[in-house]
Amino acid sequence: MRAHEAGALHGQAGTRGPAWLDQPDDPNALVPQLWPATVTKVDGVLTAGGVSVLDIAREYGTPTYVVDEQDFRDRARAFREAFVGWDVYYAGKAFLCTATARWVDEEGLNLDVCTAGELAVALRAGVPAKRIGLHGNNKSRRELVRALDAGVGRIIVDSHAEIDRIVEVATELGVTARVMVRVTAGVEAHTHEYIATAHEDQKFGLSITDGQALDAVRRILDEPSMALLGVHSHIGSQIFDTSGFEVAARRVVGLHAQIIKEYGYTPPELDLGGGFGIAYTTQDDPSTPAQLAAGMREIVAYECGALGVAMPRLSIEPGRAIAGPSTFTLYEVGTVKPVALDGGATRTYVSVDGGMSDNIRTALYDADYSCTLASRGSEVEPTLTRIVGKHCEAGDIIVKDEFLPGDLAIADLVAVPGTGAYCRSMASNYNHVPKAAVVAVREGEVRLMLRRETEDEMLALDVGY
Ligand SMILES: Cc1ncc(COP(=O)(O)O)c(C=O)c1O
Ligand SMILES: N[C@@H](CCCC[NH3+])C(=O)O
Repeated sequence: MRAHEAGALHGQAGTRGPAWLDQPDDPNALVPQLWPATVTKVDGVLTAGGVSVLDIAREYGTPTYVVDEQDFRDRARAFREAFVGWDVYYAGKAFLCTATARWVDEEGLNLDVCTAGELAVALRAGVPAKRIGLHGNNKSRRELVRALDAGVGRIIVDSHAEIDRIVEVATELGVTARVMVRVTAGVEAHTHEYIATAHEDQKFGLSITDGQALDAVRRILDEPSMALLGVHSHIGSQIFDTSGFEVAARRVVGLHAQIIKEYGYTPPELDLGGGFGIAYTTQDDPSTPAQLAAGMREIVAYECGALGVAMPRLSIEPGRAIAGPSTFTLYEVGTVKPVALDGGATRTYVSVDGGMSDNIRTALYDADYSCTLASRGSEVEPTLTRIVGKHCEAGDIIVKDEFLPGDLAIADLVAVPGTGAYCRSMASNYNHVPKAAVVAVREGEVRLMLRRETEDEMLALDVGY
């Protein structure tokens, strides 16, 4: 368990926060492991890729997601290099636009998409269809037609109904569908219950335990319009305890060997999914790609050896670990409100110009984030602060607890790191708030990746009645 999961509160001078959150000696200082590689403070002002956040806010407004392109590319490359000989699929659901699709392609990664929309982005970015994998527990016929017509390299089958659908579409198109079977490895991954996917009682995959996975394999092997690449396991997301990956790897290698023994067919591939955790606060201590690779290699090699089968071609699908740490969200402060708590403590509520529409993770998963005053330095004593959004919802919290300078004021900029994954990609228009812009910074230049949505664009959907 990570320390902050204990969730205890403790008293500070006039404030109250979780036990794990220490009052920093210098609230202006950045905790390096929480920030993209090129982020630093220059005279108190946050800069990324050599660009000041003051310039970004002036030119692009707030809230804006700021992506450190070099950091993103370096993380992608680190996975490719650590998992040399394996295929690394970037899980586009973390954050996909044509720029990130192009970056991962240029860095030698493949791409995992899970809807026709994500597929459209990947194809528009020029990612070769052969290097795209299609996921999803309810792929529509239309999505399958698009994927098979485009010639995607693999489709990860999630149900028996989907096998029927693929057979129909592949037969009509006269193509062979290259498929993997998503299996439920029966692992209780240590993460939030909403993002654990390998225990039996959830919607993804076919169970190894009750034999459905093996039945699906049998059906696929009997189907002339399908080619079985292998089995696929993804145990969940934001996972630190590598034992979950190890147990899952053991079980899927076991199934792989069973397919060889029972059906006399050797699947050429095996996918162990993504889910590698990142640091959102000082309490998180993620493994490096090299550590993950070493552990996973060892376990797969050992299991294959023990079962007397050759190592298949292996693949993984990291999303968050590539996109998450590369990005921070820049907000402008609109109101500052001290709120008295029971027992005489106070908490300062700072409202910013975004919220759960650009980062739903705190509300959805009770996620923890950190932040910093980005537009200036301050010598004022830090105070326990909660960063909240502008939505009509008491749970519209972005950062539950952080020590920020006590003189934080209207028009200051604050930056929240670790927002590159599952923030813009899960953004909504709640309260008719337009979706925020995304910019890339690199070597002193800012490039717009996704422009800010406009009110007119939102209103264009409202065709009247
Ligand atoms: C099938 C599959 N692969 C890969 C991922 C990527 O997970 P993460 O972003 O945690 O690496 C997900 C999301 O959980 C997923 O569902
Ligand atoms: N969206 C989740 C993770 C689910 C990943 C997709 N299967 C998050 O923000 O942590």
